Amino acid sequence: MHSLERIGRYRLERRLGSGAFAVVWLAHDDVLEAPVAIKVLAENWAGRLDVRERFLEEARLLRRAGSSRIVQVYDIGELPDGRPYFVMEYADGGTLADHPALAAGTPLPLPEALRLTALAARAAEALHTAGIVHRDIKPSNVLRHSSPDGRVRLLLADLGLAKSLAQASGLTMAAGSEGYRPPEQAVPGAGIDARADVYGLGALGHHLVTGTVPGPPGEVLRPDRLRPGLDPAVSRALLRALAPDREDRWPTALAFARELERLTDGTEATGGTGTAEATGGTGAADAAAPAHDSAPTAAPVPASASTVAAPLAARRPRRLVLPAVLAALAVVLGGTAAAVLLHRSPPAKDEGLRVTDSSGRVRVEVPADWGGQVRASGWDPAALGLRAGKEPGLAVADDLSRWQDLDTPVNGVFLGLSGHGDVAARVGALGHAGCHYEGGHAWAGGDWHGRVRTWSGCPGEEGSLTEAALTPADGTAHPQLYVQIRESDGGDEADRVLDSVRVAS
Ligand SMILES: Nc1ncnc2c1ncn2[C@@H]1O[C@H](COP(=O)(O)OP(=O)(O)OP(=O)(O)O)[C@@H](O)[C@H]1O
Repeated sequence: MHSLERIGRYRLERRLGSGAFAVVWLAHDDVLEAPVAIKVLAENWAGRLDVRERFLEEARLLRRAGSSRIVQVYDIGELPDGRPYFVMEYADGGTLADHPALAAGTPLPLPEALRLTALAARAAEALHTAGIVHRDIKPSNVLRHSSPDGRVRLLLADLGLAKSLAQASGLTMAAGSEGYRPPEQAVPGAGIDARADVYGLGALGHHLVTGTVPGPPGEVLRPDRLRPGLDPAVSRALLRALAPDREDRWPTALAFARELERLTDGTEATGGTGTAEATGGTGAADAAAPAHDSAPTAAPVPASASTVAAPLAARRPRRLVLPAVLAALAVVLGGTAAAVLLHRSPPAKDEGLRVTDSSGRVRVEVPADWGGQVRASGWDPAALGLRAGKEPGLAVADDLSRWQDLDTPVNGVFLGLSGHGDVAARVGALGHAGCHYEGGHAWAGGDWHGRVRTWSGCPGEEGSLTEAALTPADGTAHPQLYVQIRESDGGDEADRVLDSVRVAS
C-alpha cells in the first residue's frame, strides 16, 4: 500500500487512519481540484467475497442516504490487485474522537456535549429515514467538516456492516464497539432496528458528557455520578437512550435529538458553562475544550496533556504546573477508556472495593471511599516513553477528572502493565515539582518486587504521591507494572493497596 501513489485519478497524499477492515487515505482529485478521502478494503479481507460485497454495500448505502449529515460517496472502484475502494467527501476536522477533551478523557462543556450528541442523533435520523441502521455509532465515526463560512457540520460515516458480517460468519469481531453496543447487537440473528443506534447515540452522549465510555449494557454508571452537579434531566435522557431493553429507549433518534436540543437550550440559558463548571468538577476540560463546534476544529489529538494544562495555567496562573507524566497518563487513559468494571468486595470485609481492568489481568483493592470513578480499559506505555501499544491498565479514584492536577485532593490508584521496555528506569527518573520527595525503598510483595518512591506535601491538603515500578518476583523481566497512588490527607493506605495488586498471566 505504501508504494501506491495514485488510485485512479486521485493522487494519494497521506494516510488518515485505519480501522479493523480498511485504510483511509487523504487524496487529491486533480480534475475537480478538491481533497477527497478514499477508503480501501484491507488486504486480508479482500479475498473474502462476502466482506467485499458488504464493503461496497456500505458505499452504496451511504450514497443512498443522500443527506448533508451523512458522508457523501462520489466514486467506487477496484485497485489492480483487486482491493475495492470508495471515494468520499473529505472531512477536514477529524473525528469526534480527536476532540481534545475526549482525547484527554475529560468531559466536554455541557452545552457542547449536548449539541454534538443532538447533531449526531439528527444524522442518524437521516439514515433511518433512508431505511439504514448504522450499527457502529462512536466518536471515531462522527466526522467534522468545516464549511467555507467557518461553520462545522457533523457527518456520520462508516456503517458497521462489515463487522456484522464478520460476526455472522463466526469470527470474534462483534458488530459495534465496546460500551457503544446495545445488547441486541451482541446476539447474532436478533433483529436490529433504529433503536440500536439510539443506544449508540446514548453512549456517545454519555462519553461526551462524562468523559467516560459507558460500561456494558445494564451496568452503565449514572452520568451525574461521574459528573457531580449534572442536571438530573440530562442524566435521565442519556440513561433512557442506554436502556438495555429497547422498548424502554427513546423510540427514535429524532425524539432523543429533540430532548437533547431542549436540554441544550436550558443549559445555554443558564450561562452556557454547564453545572459541572459551576461545581468545579471539570475545570480542566471546560477550559481546554472549544466552546462551540463552529470553533477551529482541526485540532489534532494532543501528544501529551500539555494542551490541557496550558489553558488551565493561563486561567489560574498560580496553579501548580502539572507533572508531565500524570498529564500524559490522563490523556492515554482517556483515549483508550472503554469499559467500567466495578466489583464490590463483600461489604463485611473491611469495606474494600475490588476493581479489575477490562482484560481481566490487573486487579487491585482500594478503600471503598476511593471508588467513585473507574477507567479500566487499558493504557499506552508510550506515556512513559516506552513502545506505544495498548496494555492492560486501570485507574480508580474518588475524582478521576482531577487526577493530573496535584493542586486538588484526590484519592486513588493507577496501574499500568507493560510487556516491553524498562518501566523501572523510566519511573525512577520521574520527579514531581511542588511535592517534597521523601525517598525510595525496596518493595517485596508476594508476586512482585521493585522500588517504591514517595512524595509528600503535595498541595492537595497534604496530599501524597506514591509511585512504584514492579517486576515479577520470579525473576522474569516482563511484564512490568507501573503504579501511582494519590492520597489527599496524609493517608497511609499505599502499602495495603500495593499489597492487593494481582496480575493474571
Ligand atoms: N471521510 C473522511 N474524511 C476524513 N477522515 C476520515 C474519513 N473517513 C475516515 N476517516 C479517518 O480514517 C479513520 C479510519 O476510518 P475507518 O472508518 O476505517 O475506521 P474506524 O471507524 O476508525 O474503525 P473501525 O472501522 O474498525 O470501527 C477514521 O477514524 C478517521 O480518522
